[in-house]
Amino acid sequence: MSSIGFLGPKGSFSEEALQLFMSQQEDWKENRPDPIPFSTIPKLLSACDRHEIDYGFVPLENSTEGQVGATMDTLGQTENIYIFKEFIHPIEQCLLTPKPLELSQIERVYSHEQALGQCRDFLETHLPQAEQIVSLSTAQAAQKVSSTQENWAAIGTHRAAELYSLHCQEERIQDAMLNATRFIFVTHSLAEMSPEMSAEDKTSLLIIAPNVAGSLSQILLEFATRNINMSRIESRPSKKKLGEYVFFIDIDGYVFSPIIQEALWSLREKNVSTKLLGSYPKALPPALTSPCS
Ligand SMILES: O=C(O)C(=O)Cc1ccccc1
Repeated sequence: MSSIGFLGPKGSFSEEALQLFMSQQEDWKENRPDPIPFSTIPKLLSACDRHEIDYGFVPLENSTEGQVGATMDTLGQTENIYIFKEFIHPIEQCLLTPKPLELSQIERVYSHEQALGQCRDFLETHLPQAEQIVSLSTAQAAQKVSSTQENWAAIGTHRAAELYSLHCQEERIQDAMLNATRFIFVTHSLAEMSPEMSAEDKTSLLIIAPNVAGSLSQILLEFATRNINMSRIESRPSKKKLGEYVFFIDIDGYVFSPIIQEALWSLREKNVSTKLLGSYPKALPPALTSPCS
């Protein structure tokens, strides 16, 4: 049986999204991969890079809180990880407590940094007295809070409340009602990449722009002059030197299309280092049903 890593333990948003993603994969109707929980995203992606698991499923960005740095940095550092699908999942945050409490009684709130960020206004307004403590995942936060009778809370999924016998004190506490996370499905083999274009593909690239005047605009011109739409550009520190960055770029189109190949050749000729992160069908917009309703 094949295996797929997710940020655990059970009851995380990653697990919630993964279950939905797997149920929609026609190829897996008979034989689903075995979901394996990991405590951190770098551990998960490195295990996939070393072929210890077949696939990985990790959050990449959120509509409110932005990039998931751990995913982007590890994609940049691993050698054999390719994105071959993306999945957009709506996120509804719940405030979970070991027992019913007044909000003013809550002394600490545990959660993943993404979840704390997505609920920043709620926390400032309704829990100004509570200390915020970052956990490895929302489900790990729920586990922590369930092991105590203290006046502590976790922010996480509805399912975590059921799994860890917590009380769902407040629902939909995220600041933006339309709060969605883009997850990516990765593997360690380029061979998994579809040999054909789908109706609408995108290509993700990591680009190291030389630190000289105009270098980024020269790179972007290679796409613009060929009418290739760029749907996303993010930078991350190179981790080698202060002020040095790598760029994560998404462009519309399939990597083996002549026009994209031409742009990539042109970048190579200009000594711009590019790494292919994947070329895959664009995700459909998220389903309108919510896990909390
Ligand atoms: O901590 C989790 O539950 C995760 O899966 C990471 C995360 C946190 C918040 C929104 C989406 C993913």
